[in-house]
Amino acid sequence: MALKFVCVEDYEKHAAKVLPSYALEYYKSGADEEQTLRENRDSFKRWRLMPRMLRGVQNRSMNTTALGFSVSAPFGIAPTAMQRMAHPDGECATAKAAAAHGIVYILSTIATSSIEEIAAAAPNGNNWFQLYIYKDRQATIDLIRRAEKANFKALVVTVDTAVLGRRLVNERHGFDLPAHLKLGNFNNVDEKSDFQTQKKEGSRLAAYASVMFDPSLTWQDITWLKSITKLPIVVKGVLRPDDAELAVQHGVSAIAVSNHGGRQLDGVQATIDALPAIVKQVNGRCEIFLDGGVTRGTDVLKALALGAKMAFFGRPALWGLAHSGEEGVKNIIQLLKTEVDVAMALAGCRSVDEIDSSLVLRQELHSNL
Ligand SMILES: Cc1cc2nc3c(=O)[nH]c(=O)nc-3n(C[C@H](O)[C@H](O)[C@H](O)COP(=O)(O)O)c2cc1C
Ligand SMILES: CCCCCCC(=O)C(=O)O
Repeated sequence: MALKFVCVEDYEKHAAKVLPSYALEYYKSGADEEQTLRENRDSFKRWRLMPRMLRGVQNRSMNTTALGFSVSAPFGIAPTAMQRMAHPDGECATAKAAAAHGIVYILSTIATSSIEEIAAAAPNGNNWFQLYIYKDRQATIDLIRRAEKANFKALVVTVDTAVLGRRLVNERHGFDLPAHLKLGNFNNVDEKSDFQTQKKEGSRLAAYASVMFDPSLTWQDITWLKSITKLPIVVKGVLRPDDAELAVQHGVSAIAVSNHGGRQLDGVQATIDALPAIVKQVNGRCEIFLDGGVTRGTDVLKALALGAKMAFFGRPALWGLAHSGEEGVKNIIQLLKTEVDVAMALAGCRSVDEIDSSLVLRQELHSNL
């Protein structure tokens, strides 16, 4: 009898069997000892739910908005690089699945499909573009102009990647993009800066990042970005309330509380634990998103209860892609929608507005009762 896939972990286990080892290692890995990678998931379990009963939950809706755009669920797909290693249709399949479901899709700068291919594959999608700011500012501006022209609705600027975190397995085995794939957004880069021409030993990713990404970035660069585009700006990778304050002062539309899926600075807090202090500091002045370790409907419920407007997931979409491309990603989205719906019903919430902080309690408090 064919195995039924009933939760994200089932897709994850399947991906571990079917993906080539270079792709699985790249997708799965975290930095250094992978402490933060584990914590992202484990910490969700340390927040306990406090459901309300007898709330007449026969009619429920998880519709909400993100940056003012209507979405069919309070979750979306975080940017992950090089999706064609998981399936030949790569990012186009993921974007189509997100559009079919009416949720946000964020395209990585380091995608194996171009901005224009995404616009063609999912013209009605709520597509956002994740931006790495390059040392070459003209190359950065060109990416932004292409995203604007292709009707992308927001820029998600990643600020936690001054240098690439050390993913030890990629360094040991020498991660490389397979020869038949290219970085979709850089057809015209000069030879020196092309991904394929970086040194072959160790991880080519780290070599590419150190040649191309700009470690001299400061908050001034957010001011610069705001001066050259009208797209809403989301700053991705904030973990401290004082940085959240700076983000607000620099006029961002949203803050994504993220530790890059545990792939950058190992040992940082799980995102669900970093969230409450940032929500308190921001006090409604911009939207707050969270990613890292989201694999369950109850994770989404907890993130919203602690003040996130939206939760995002990265790896689960890759596991769906590895299973069956667009269909697999659609399955993952549907699974999470079902889980969020069940979690809302059982917690006594008819709409996302009814998800509040009284629904969650830290494990320590719970066990002291
Ligand atoms: C394989 C992989 C590639 C990623 N590539 C990018 C990227 O290109 N840009 C970026 O801002 N974040 C990138 N991220 C981080 C994700 O956007 C997100 O923060 C993280 O995956 C969330 O954790 P989760 O995978 O546990 O859901 C990547 C993550 C993974 C796992
Ligand atoms: C190609 C160099 C940088 C890789 C960026 C992708 C990414 O963010 C990741 O986590 O991997």
